[in-house]
Amino acid sequence: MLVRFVASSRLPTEWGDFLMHGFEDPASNKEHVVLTMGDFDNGEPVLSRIHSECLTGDALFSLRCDCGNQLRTALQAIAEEGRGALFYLRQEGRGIGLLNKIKAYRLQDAGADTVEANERLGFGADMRDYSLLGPMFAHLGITSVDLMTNNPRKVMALSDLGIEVRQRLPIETSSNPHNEKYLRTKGAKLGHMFRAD
Ligand SMILES: Nc1nc2c(ncn2[C@@H]2O[C@H](COP(=O)(O)OP(=O)(O)OP(=O)(O)O)[C@@H](O)[C@H]2O)c(=O)[nH]1
Ligand SMILES: [Zn+2]
Repeated sequence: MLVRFVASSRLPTEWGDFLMHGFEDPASNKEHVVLTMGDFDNGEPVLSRIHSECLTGDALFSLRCDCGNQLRTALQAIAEEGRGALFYLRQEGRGIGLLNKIKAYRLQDAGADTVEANERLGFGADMRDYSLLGPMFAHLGITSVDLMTNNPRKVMALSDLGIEVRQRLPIETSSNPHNEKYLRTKGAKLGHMFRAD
């Protein structure tokens, strides 16, 4: 069964007023949200961010990753533009879930990198599936985007869904002593691009 739209409401934030659209995903039993600002009727590319849930970084102020910063940066950029969409996908831990991410962090505390830790737990390096986005884009009437990401897999996934990515906009990453290795591994093993190209 496909992802299905359920309801929308206003969501005021410190950067401005968004609309929040809720979707249910019967295949995974997850609930996803999209925050939008502005009108998409004219078909112009929509400034967009596909954000994967990170409870520790988005809500608990963790310095182990850069997710919280990227979330804030993306919402601020959309508000400044007055038009855009932030897809908040419940793909915690690159799709392995929160408790498995804690197990992966424990292995990283003992020296593994983020990819090795996933593999030792019997998972692929990145278990995310972006096909759920198709019905969400269709519901919102978005066919073309300027995508804020450093992850080439997201660009490919949208192209596969028939969404035009007019340009990839690199998204700020904030390095600190706790996430340096994590950022290095993303560049070396997961293909993340940390400069515009
Ligand atoms: N399994 C696992 N997941 C992690 C780890 N650190 C962060 N995550 C998850 O990774 C996801 C974010 O993915 P990232 O690789 O940081 O970035 P991205 O979304 O692929 O790419 P950008 O669009 O450039 O941010 C979130 O779901 C986090 O919960 C880790 O050490 N292990
Ligand atoms: Zn994170």
